Amino acid sequence: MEKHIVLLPGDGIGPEVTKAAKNVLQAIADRYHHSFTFESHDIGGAAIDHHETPLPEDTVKAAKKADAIFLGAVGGPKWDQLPGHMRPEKGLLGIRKQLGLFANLRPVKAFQQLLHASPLKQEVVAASDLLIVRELTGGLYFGEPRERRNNGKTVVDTLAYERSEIERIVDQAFQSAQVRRKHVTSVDKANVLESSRLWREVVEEKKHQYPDVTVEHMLVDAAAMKLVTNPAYFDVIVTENMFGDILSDEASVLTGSLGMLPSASLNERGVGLYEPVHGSAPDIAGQDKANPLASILSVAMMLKHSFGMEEEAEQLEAAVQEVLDEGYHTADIDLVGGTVVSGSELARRVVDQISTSDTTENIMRCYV
Ligand SMILES: NC(=O)c1ccc[n+]([C@@H]2O[C@H](COP(=O)([O-])OP(=O)(O)OC[C@H]3O[C@@H](n4cnc5c(N)ncnc54)[C@H](O)[C@@H]3O)[C@@H](O)[C@H]2O)c1
Ligand SMILES: CC(C)[C@H](C(=O)O)[C@@H](O)C(=O)O
Ligand SMILES: [Mg+2]
Repeated sequence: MEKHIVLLPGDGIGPEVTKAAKNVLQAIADRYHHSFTFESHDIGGAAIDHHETPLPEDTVKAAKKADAIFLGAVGGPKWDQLPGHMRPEKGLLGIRKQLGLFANLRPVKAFQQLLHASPLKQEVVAASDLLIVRELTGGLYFGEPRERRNNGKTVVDTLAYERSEIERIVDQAFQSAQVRRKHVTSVDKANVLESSRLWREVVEEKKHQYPDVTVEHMLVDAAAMKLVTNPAYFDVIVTENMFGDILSDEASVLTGSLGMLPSASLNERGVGLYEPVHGSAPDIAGQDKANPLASILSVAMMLKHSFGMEEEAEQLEAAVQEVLDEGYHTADIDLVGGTVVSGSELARRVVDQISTSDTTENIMRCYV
């Protein structure tokens, strides 16, 4: 199969983890006789430095033509003082909006080898296997007006949703649940927010189309607590943009590190942008310490969701499993024992594993 992939490395550790993702994609192409071509474009701070905008038109054009997009991370202290519309993060928000990437899938499942790496009790972590379906192109992130008034003494952000925007993300959640354990928890703040009350109404209506799936509503504050006390309770969580952002970083604690959490952002045509959930990690950028596994597992999601390459995705996940089983990990993983290696070495080991392993046995993970 021939596939064209646009790479958006971005800032901080973004280029480091993008390199890992590309090397892994190339290893998959070599092993399975696919032809993957790559094209890199600027986004975020790198784009501000080179083109004076966080999202150059060329980047959007290339992304629109790609079979899939991989994004590293954007942002960093260098650009923190810029006005809102010129910040690196605006590039990421802009590409999500322009490509209509409304469905952000963030699977959370700990690898056996890393159960001790979480500060949570091993038995709490072991049974967890959940998917956060985060709405990505609406809510507080995009609502208008957003401005300072009254000589800067008043500020307004707006949480706005069209009913149709809620309907499509709720449909996505039900459909994701149908191929998992068939339970949806819709997370909102309906005791306070009008937008959450409409969200609940939509979920109540939609549930009749999915009689095989059970559904419940949970307030976001209680959900945040339950996520770390009883994560096994959850199958699919569906929630609005900002709640999903916060809950997913919290959920990463189950996996041992934010550096383990992959994501896929899909639009109505099924085009996908794949990115680790973490940011540009300025504190470790340029030191080859970044954990590449969130990015590598995002590649597995790309293979599955954008290219329909189930076997290749499983092979890749098995390679990650194998490298972890051999005890290798980066320094963000807090484990007694094992061997701490650099980000590039960990990625190289995954690549070697893909190239040399001759079995897909023991594949136990499935990101949907
Ligand atoms: N998708 C994105 O591009 C994205 C996501 C989140 C934050 N950001 C941006 O990143 C910048 C830094 O934000 P932050 O520090 O709050 O969040 P962050 O996710 O960059 O880092 C939080 C902590 O996790 C660690 N970490 C993150 N990814 C890691 C990895 N792969 N390996 C090892 N350790 C890792 C960092 O070292 C840091 O201690 C900000 O400018 C923010 O806007 C971008
Ligand atoms: C960088 C920021 C705009 C982004 C978000 O909030 O969506 C990030 O935190 C994420 O989770 O992808
Ligand atoms: Mg985030």
